[in-house]
Amino acid sequence: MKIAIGNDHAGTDYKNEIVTYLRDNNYEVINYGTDSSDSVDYPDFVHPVADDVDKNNVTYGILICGSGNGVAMTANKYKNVRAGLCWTKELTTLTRQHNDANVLCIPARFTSKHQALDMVKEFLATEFEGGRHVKRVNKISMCK
Ligand SMILES: O=C(CO)[C@H](O)[C@H](O)[C@H](O)COP(=O)(O)O
Repeated sequence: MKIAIGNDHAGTDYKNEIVTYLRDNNYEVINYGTDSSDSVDYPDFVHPVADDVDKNNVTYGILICGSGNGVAMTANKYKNVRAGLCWTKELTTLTRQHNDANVLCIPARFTSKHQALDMVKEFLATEFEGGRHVKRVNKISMCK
């Protein structure tokens, strides 16, 4: 499975740990950076990830910033992106089961690295439930 990942300066440490886990477990990872702790603008690192998800070049995206909101807002501008902001394992389960999220947004300043890694594992292991959620998910992109 191919996964695109991007982050700002607040998420670099978390990203490194997540990328190591993913590569050790045979996921193909496209790392769009940043790989530094120097201050950057998160949209510059979100757009390539969201574009890959939008165009189905990858199965999932993972985005990390301080609060998770900036990356989620940016990614959700793309028609085929459903980016879920999660800070617990249960929220991660639900955003896959109910929202069929294809991007996981992690707030590095509000979760531990351990928690972040647990959320990544949960995101990748959880299937969309379908059923009553299908028509709701289809309505998400019906904006004027
Ligand atoms: O954009 C954000 C809020 O959604 C992210 O949390 C950023 O990481 C944060 O704004 C960066 O803040 P900093 O004070 O420039 O480090």
